[in-house]
Amino acid sequence: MILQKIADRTRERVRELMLVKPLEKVMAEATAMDPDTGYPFEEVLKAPGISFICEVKKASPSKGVIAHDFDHLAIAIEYEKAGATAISVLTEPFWFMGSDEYLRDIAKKVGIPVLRKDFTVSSYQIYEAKVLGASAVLLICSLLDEKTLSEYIGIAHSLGLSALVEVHDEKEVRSAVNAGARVIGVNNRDLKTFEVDIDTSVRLRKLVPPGIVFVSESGIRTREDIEMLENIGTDAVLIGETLMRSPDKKTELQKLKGMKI
Ligand SMILES: O=P(O)(O)OC[C@@H](O)[C@@H](O)c1c[nH]c2ccccc12
Repeated sequence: MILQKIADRTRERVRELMLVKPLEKVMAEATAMDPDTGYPFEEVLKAPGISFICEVKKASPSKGVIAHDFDHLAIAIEYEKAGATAISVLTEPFWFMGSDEYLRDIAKKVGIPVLRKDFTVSSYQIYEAKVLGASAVLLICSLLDEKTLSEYIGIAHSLGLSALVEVHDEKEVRSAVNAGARVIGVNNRDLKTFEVDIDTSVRLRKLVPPGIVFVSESGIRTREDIEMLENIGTDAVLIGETLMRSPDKKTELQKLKGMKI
């Protein structure tokens, strides 16, 4: 199964990183930074109207290379100028062709909050995200038992990072809520089969209590998709491919926002 393969390879990646920079060192660097951030990632998503988390993603396991012409910084700057609320940056190197450097560069350059999009399987990656300048980390429910999930959410919060807790079914919503998630993202793509179904967000929306920020992720392509999601009470959408494939990201984002152009 692809998700397990990616998770296993990520564990290996973390082991290799630890040889270069041990956990104690990355922890010390992260905890020396300001924890009193005001959680900008979740705060911006709470603003009235639907928010847009725009993703910087070169490739994916389901689609292969999406953007042959990939200038991570230019893309992030274009997103910000076009009115993105936050930016998601893939750092997984093998299937998504991401890089920690992309995250570091983008977080340094843009004024909006940046999410580290990776397969978090070790607390090491949360401290690392802080050091790289992220405002939030992704925690995928199906990779973490409830106890670990709750521990990782706690670590993120203690560093002033938000945690976007990703779910795909009823059981995972329950465990995200129990674990203390403040931001829940429904992935419309089944990471086991790659099938996309936006109705997953509709089905799971009712199970997420008010007060928790509700994000819909993946497979969002049209203004109609956004209007439907807004109508069911979605706080934010996370969009990758539709924007990454567009030669004019600014116009594409404005179209998705329903602006007259
Ligand atoms: O490119 P899309 O279909 O707009 O999807 C973006 C984002 O939701 C997707 O990249 C994603 C959602 N959850 C993930 C977990 C890991 C890697 C990637 C993802």
